[in-house]
Amino acid sequence: MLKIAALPPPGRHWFGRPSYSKAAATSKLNRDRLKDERALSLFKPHDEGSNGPGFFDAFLCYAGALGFETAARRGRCNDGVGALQIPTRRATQVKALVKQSAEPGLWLADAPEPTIGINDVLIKVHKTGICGTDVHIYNWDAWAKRTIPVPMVVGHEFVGRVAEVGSNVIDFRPGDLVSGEGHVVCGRCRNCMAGRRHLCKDTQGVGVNRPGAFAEYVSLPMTNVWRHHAGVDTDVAAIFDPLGNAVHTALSFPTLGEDVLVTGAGPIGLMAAAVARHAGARHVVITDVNPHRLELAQRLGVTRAVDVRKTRLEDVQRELGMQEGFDIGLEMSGSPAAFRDMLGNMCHGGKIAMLGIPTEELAIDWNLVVFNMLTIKGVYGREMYETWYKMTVMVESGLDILPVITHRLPYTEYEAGFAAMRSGASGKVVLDWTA
Ligand SMILES: NC(=O)C1=CN([C@@H]2O[C@H](COP(=O)(O)OP(=O)(O)OC[C@H]3O[C@@H](n4cnc5c(N)ncnc54)[C@H](O)[C@@H]3O)[C@@H](O)[C@H]2O)C=CC1
Ligand SMILES: CC(=O)[C@H](N)C(=O)O
Ligand SMILES: [Zn+2]
Repeated sequence: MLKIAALPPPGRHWFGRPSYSKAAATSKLNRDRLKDERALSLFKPHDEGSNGPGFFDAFLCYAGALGFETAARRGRCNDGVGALQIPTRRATQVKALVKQSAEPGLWLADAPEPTIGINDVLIKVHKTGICGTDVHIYNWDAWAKRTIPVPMVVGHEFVGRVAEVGSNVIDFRPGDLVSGEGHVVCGRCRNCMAGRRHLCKDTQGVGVNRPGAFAEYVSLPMTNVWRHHAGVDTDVAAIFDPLGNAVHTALSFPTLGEDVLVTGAGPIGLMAAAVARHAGARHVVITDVNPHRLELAQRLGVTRAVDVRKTRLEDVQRELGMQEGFDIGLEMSGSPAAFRDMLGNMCHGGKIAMLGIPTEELAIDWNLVVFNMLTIKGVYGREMYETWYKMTVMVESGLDILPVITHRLPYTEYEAGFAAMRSGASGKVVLDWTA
């Protein structure tokens, strides 16, 4: 049995062991050996500048090595995935949607099959969702120009099955149905070290800063892989990433018995409204300026879907018998006008979670914030992995977001999918990569 000398000091990082063959790793004998080797690997210094775990992850790996396997086996041992890319498959080409040159458009091209390191998981992609972020990349707007390196395989919303795992991965098996957290965190900053990984200061985005999921295969660190529960609808599983944006925002403040205002009935606003309803809100009022999206909102069962070009929120409050304003605001449009509208319709002490990304600087009347004692919380991504847990159990307990998906297309028809997204006459667009 392995003897452990000492727990490594905080701030030191660790390096994984070299690869075993997959066949070897499957025998019990070798699995035990692998476990011991993994524990040993904790005591090797990590390469400078590579993507190692923080003290917290090292502790979990250490606990796993000692036999307290539960946390470690949940896939939190992230020792060096970014730095150590040991190819374990024969390099071939895969079909992928690529930002090939610095101009509007995306190109269906052959890209190198992703390689996996010892802590990575190779996933055969089955379905993907098109995100507003992908549309920004397609359009090659100012944000995309300053953010996306070219060439880049894009996309971050997906579901697929595990094809292959690195030799250090014991929590996932080929065939598992999985999605992936699109934020790959550093594991070393203050927040990562404290377990608050969604607050990482050095987050890398899948399909933004590193190769994405609009491809036949995608490779991710095992710490970014989420296994779905049996029976999940794969269309829903394909959009867990934006559902996670909605859940993270909608559950930022308790909604039970509260009146909730959602500004922006895009796919994420629609899902947030459904989540607020599922989590026990009294009234859920959603606003937009797009009749198609307001109609989708009605189908999802909101209390009122309001076209703010025609109806004032003050009048809606009166019709609903509300006395003092909305208790919770979920900003999902990025529109300055919508945000100002929200600020003017909150109750004293109201709480706002803001996901929408304004495209320009946005001036507000701060008197409303100060004298009405409002709380405004910025929201980015999903909490790792509380949001993923909450999504899973809410879907299991009847949260239905399927009406948000309006288009299902084979990946070869991606141009039609992006056109639908850009037209505004769509909810979520899902591309099928198995066709
Ligand atoms: N913070 C984060 O982690 C993330 C933020 N986002 C942002 O969240 C927002 C929502 O995402 P999606 O639903 O995909 O965006 P979307 O662009 O499809 O939806 C925004 C909706 O707001 C509506 N809108 C425009 N002006 C309005 C107004 N005055 N009042 C009410 N509604 C108005 C639009 O018609 C549209 O339906 C976007 O700003 C997006 O960039 C998206 C993903 C992650
Ligand atoms: C910004 C995005 O598009 C993405 N959904 C995320 O949560 O980071
Ligand atoms: Zn997205």
